[in-house]
Amino acid sequence: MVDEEISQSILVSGESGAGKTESTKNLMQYLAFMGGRPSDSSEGKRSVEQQVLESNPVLEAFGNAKTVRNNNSSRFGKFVEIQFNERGKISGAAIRTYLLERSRVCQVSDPERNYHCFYMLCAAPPESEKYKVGNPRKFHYLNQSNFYELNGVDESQEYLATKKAMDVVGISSDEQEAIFRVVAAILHLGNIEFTKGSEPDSSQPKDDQSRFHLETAAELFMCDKTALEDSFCTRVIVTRGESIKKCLDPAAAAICRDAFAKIVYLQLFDWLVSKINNTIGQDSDSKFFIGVLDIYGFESFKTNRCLTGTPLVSSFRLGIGYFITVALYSHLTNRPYILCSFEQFCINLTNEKLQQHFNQHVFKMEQEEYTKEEIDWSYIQFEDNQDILDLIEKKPGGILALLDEAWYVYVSIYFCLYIMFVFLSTIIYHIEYISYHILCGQYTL
Ligand SMILES: Nc1ncnc2c1ncn2[C@@H]1O[C@H](COP(=O)(O)OP(=O)(O)OP(=O)(O)O)[C@@H](O)[C@H]1O
Repeated sequence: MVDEEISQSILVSGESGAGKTESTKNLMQYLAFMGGRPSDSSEGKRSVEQQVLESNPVLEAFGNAKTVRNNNSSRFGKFVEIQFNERGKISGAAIRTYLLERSRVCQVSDPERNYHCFYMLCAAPPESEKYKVGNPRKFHYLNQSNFYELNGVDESQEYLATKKAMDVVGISSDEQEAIFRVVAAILHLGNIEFTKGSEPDSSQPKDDQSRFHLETAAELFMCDKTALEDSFCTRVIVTRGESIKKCLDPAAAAICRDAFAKIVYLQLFDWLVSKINNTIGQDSDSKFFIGVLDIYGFESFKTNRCLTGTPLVSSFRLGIGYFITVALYSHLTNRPYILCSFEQFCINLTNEKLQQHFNQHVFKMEQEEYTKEEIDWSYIQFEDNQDILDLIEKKPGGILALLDEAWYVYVSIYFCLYIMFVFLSTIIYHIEYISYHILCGQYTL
């Protein structure tokens, strides 16, 4: 990089649990050793590279979870850009994260777990008592799976380690308190159940337990309880000049609650990343950088099983479409898959695309160049995955295009039914209207 004055990037790719995150940490330690400067211990300030390394436990607490393959699986993509000055010394860094798997906040399949931070907080008195959490088995967002403890991991110690790492990356104790308040509030949100309200198609908290969790969540979010309840049980439609409040039935209110929990968690995670970036500091004058991309790993299993559990695929349309997708993908690649979510399917697709990029640059283009220059070269055999990408992505005919088409068909059928309904109700209304007037003697046949 210094000799050629060109920035470089390293892509760390592989199956889930293969060791990408651990390798990334080793890589960064190496870069810190090569390009680091001694920290300014007189001021107690930590160097950029130390801060980047020490931000890992924070990101892992909020972005990692136990999966079938890995007890500490990263559920987000991470690109760390380490910036260097012209002398090859580290001058700044930036961490960018991609697509945190937010469905996990509300939906966990056995034997996986939700994000580590939830279990840490439950095991951390006195905070657990203060925030009215404690036994993870009591919370809907955690008890959908029977897996609570990780072998050899003391969650209360992990909680302390995460707080210590937060200190290092410049998150104040007030901010730490606010972060864990939000984490606890999300757990309470999950326990709010809804039942039919007094008006038709309306909803309200089911019982005293649900009202308790609603009140606690509002207290922790520091917001008005009624406003929070309204945000789940009603929908505001804004038209020109006025806004209309529409009630939601219990099922729709539960979907609203989950959507709220997911978006709050995502905002919290993004806030953490931006806070870490602010503390580390970027160097706008840096000459070049080395980027390290730690992508989420693909999953490949012996037995194929398809759980259409996420809200996206729980609809009939995508449920069927998704099942066909998995079956075809598995058949074509001759790799049996367990895909527990639509998100994991997208992760696998991303990995296939990266593999194709690698094939393209390392095998295809390089070997074409050798052939063109007539260099004596023994051809390297490699497995081209273009057919897999075509199967999924090709337009028209690819699986994603078929899913889109299915969606249009679904919307069109829905629209036609709606028009027919409006048409029929208008006719019925007119028949009733005319009959009424005939009966009243205002019309003669
Ligand atoms: N170099 C290593 N030294 C020690 N342990 C390792 C090493 N590489 C991997 N491991 C072990 O394997 C586990 C999984 O590794 P890691 O989290 O890096 O996988 P990953 O490829 O990033 O997985 P995912 O894609 O699911 O995030 C680690 O928790 C650790 O126990």
